[in-house]
Amino acid sequence: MATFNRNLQKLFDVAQKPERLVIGLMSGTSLDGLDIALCRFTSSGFDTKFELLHFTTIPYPENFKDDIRQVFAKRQADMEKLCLLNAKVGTYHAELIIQALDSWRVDAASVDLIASHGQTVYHAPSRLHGHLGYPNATLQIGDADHISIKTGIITLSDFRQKHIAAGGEGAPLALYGDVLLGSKQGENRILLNIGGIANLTWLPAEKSETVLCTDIGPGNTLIDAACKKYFDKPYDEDSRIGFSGTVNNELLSPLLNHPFFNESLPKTTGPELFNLAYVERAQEAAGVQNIEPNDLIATLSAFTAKSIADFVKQHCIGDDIKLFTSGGGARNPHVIKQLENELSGTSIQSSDAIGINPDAKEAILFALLANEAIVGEPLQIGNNPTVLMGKFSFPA
Ligand SMILES: Nc1ncnc2c1ncn2[C@@H]1O[C@H](COP(=O)(O)OP(=O)(O)OP(=O)(O)O)[C@@H](O)[C@H]1O
Ligand SMILES: CC(=O)N[C@H]1[C@@H]2OC[C@@H](O2)[C@@H](O)[C@@H]1O[C@H](C)C(=O)O
Repeated sequence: MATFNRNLQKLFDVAQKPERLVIGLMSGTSLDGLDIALCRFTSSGFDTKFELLHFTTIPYPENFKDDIRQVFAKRQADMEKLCLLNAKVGTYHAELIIQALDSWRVDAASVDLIASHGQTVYHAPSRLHGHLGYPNATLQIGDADHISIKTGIITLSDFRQKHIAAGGEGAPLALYGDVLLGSKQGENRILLNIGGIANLTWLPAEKSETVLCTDIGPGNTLIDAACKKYFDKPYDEDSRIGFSGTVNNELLSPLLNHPFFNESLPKTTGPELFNLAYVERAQEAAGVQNIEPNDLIATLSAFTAKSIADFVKQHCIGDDIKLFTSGGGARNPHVIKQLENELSGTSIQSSDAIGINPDAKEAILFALLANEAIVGEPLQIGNNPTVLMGKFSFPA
């Protein structure tokens, strides 16, 4: 009888189990920390059932954030630093997983798979990079071999490359999780994630209508960057600064005036476009270089809310729309209040209301993608890439 390599045998066994324990990891554009979600899955595709067993966000120490910032979203960076960070992020994430498992008193041997997003350091859809002859591209670092060796758990990673290879921009992958876990026949739903970048999935009530999933523009990234620059704070906690300022409409106008907002859907973006240089150009165009920092934060929060609201009004057409928020930006009351003002006919609540922990949503997504990669079939959703994603790293 033919024998398998023991890792392939393990994978084969995991695929045949009635339920799987999968750790999903996400470390997004906000560089706030590593989200770790331990999920239990049964079945796959539209039959998927999932339960979030444990979740934590382990904040990154400042020196680790500063290290990543040396290459993050930079067109020019130190190649040695990038190379070292690829290994460093992988080993550090492994340590954080082991720490989380210890704190939950969960034995690593009981975990079937890890799904690691890695740290995005550069996102370059061809619309943004503009180099003829070069495809869409994106780069996530934190090599998963370090994770599988250190934890002893089979690890899937680098999910975005297959999406690009099959014609996508490598994001938003939320599409697949939102359709499987968030859609409800007969209900018009929007799943809005406000992370560093804001994205949403429009799930129309009727299955025959087109599902849409796209990045919208900045979520927290500009608010965070301005908080760091002017207040030496990582973010505008509970909107204390935003509420103390006044929205400057002269500045809001050029902020909203970028071709990205009119480009065809789906589209993706990142801090490569939406950064403080973008804000400074808008300040110059509006002649408000000397705006008070708290007014700037208020205006950047309005920018986030208005760009989301404008998108919803234009693209999500239906009755009794229910919008469910997730991501750290859902904790920014200034942004949410302005969104409620702009979208007065839409019910807005946390994704908790549909059984999805709003802080864990993206980590759950990657766990779900790993479950799909093992036992699912490629999902056809409109013209989106019909692929299973993730590369395999085996322990020794
Ligand atoms: N209490 C709060 N008040 C205001 N803003 C908050 C609060 N808590 C979190 N945030 C915002 O949420 C951000 C973190 O969001 P999140 O963890 O969803 O981002 P991310 O996963 O890095 O982003 P992305 O989805 O773009 O990859 C913080 O940087 C901050 O801007
Ligand atoms: C390249 C990249 O890391 N993109 C992230 C980022 O954070 C939010 C938005 O921009 C989204 O497109 C994506 O992440 C989520 C998890 C996604 O792919 O759905």
